[in-house]
Amino acid sequence: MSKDTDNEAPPEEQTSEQGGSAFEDLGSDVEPDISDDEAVEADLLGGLDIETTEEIDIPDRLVDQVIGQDHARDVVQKAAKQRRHVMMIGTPGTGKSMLAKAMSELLPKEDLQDVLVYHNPDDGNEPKVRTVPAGKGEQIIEAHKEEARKRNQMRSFLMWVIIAIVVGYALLIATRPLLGILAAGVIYLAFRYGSRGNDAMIPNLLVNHADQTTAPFEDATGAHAGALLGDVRHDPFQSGGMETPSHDRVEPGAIHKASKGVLFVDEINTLDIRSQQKLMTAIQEGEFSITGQSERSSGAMVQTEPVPCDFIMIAAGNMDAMENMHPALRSRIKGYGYEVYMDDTIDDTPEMRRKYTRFIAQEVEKDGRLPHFDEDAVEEVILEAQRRSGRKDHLTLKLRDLGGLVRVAGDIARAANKDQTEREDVLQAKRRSRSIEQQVADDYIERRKDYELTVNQGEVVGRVNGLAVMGEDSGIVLPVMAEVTPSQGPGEVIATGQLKEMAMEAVQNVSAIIKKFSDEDITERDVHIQFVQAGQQGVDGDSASITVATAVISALEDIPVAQDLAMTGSLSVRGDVLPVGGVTHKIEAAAKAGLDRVIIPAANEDDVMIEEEYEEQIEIIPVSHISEVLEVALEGEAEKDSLVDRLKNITGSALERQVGRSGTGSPSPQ
Ligand SMILES: Nc1ncnc2c1ncn2[C@@H]1O[C@H](COP(=O)(O)OP(=O)(O)OP(=O)(O)O)[C@@H](O)[C@H]1O
Repeated sequence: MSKDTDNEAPPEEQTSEQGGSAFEDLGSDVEPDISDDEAVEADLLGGLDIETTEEIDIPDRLVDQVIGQDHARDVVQKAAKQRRHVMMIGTPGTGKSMLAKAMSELLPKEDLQDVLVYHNPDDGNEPKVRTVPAGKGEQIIEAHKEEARKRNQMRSFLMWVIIAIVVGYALLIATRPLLGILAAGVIYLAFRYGSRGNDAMIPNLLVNHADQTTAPFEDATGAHAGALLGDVRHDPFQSGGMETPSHDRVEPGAIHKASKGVLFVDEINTLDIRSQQKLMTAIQEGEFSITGQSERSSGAMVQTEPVPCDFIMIAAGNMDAMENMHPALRSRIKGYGYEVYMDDTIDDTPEMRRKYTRFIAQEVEKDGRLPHFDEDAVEEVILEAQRRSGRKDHLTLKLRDLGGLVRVAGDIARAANKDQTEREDVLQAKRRSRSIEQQVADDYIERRKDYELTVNQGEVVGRVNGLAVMGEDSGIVLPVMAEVTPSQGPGEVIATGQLKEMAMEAVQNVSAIIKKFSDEDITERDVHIQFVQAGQQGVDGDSASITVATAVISALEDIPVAQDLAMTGSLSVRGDVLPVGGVTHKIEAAAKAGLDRVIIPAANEDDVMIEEEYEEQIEIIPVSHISEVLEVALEGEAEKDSLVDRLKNITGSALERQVGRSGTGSPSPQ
């Protein structure tokens, strides 16, 4: 363990550098032949020689099952030792809650305590709180129950003796009404207090850690105040001997159940501000009294003595969560803990591929019903991991989604009574497990076809087939149209189609280029730009800026644009075409819409990982400068050539720089 935390490189990485021992965690039977480096490099399983994933050993500790996220893993191991809080920010499904659970396994279980709540004879509304070592709580309750049972037996015995004497005496001196009433009173009292007796005063075992095999892990994501901080139930019979004593109505919160363990709160910003404030107090004090959360309930009268809540908090979420969380809580975590950003992708190395193979084995074992994957099926999943990363030589770390694919493929194989999951099952699963966005995007493409809205041939002035991403994993063709009209006052750029802030900025940048190059005096013209049928989601990002520029230039110069072409790319104010996100999905969308060619930024060339079926269908044209875009997109040779020359001259220095750098744009993808 010390090796894990003291060294930068995690254990698996260290062993890999020493040679074949990197495979130890994958089981001794599956040692690959790593003498041939090239073969290992080319192999999708990283050199593993297995028939099915069943041959792969899965590490016992959850922390060793985590794929990638080396930094977060290191932090979790360190934080577990030092008892520090951790904030994990990143995309859903990359292993945040898995790491939080893994951390609870690393904490000592010897420190665990049970918490008991007792009736307070001096003040019924302030129950007493006592802690005992884990497992002792149950014994204490048992002892109390046993004592109460004995007392009850004795009391019942005495009660029946008294009843017998009184009834006997009453019968003896016969029909005296006063004695009859007395006998009835004694019987009533005996039943009323005799049977309940001290049962009600048995302590309440609030937190029971008797059966914990590890330190506790409590997921308080989306918890309301009572579930998070504890509550006191309402008592409908608040007096008259029918009431439940207050200590028995106390309920623990996740903060109490997580004491000496891990409290995990995803989407921390969705907790209301008062709960966040109270959470902060709990962190500071290490104990927190329980009171009724509803002001109108009798529980609100009750407040226990402080209950221990000495937990480690793992707060998780995306960037928004961090920005919107209570500043004091954030600074508390920052000051007394670690902040980690989760990776979305990881380098595609043979070692990682072997770990992804193990990931499949892990998911199959976790599910418990799926047939293991054969070699071809594993290859197909790893190919999909490459594709989903959206980056050359990377694998996606959105492993919950990839796990979903594994489960659907396994289910398909199981439904067909197969012993192993095969490549065909994975391919079928890929077709079936389309995200909502993919389904909407496909539906959108179909509808556009119905109405013949997708123009994929011929030439049109001021119309360009742009490309956009919906959600994370689906592209759509989004045409942009431009029109230039005489202006009544100073010329304006008017854009419609629910543009969001970044897209609006992109339009402004494009107009800077147009102003610079155009002979026309556009200060006296209005430029109208329409994102046709942008839909509910609107347009964000600036990846449509080369599309906008082309549409406007075409409209301004009255030169038609080829419609068998789609394009995506961001544009600098000097005309450089800069990289964008989601190129693979965008190209696939263009192919699905029946387009023949697609322009992409040269800097994105390596990120393209389109499905084989589309490779034949579409020509990919990488570009680095707007002049290259126009050269490809515009029709009408003479006008086009003079225009492109003009543009090259004006932004020539930028172009030379680009060519000198062999076509890479800005380092930061948009
Ligand atoms: N890095 C990883 N290594 C191995 N398995 C992973 C990893 N990330 C995710 N998984 C798989 O996906 C499942 C869900 O991941 P997890 O709940 O930890 O994601 P998360 O980041 O907490 O997402 P969310 O924020 O939506 O809760 C895990 O139970 C595990 O099966």
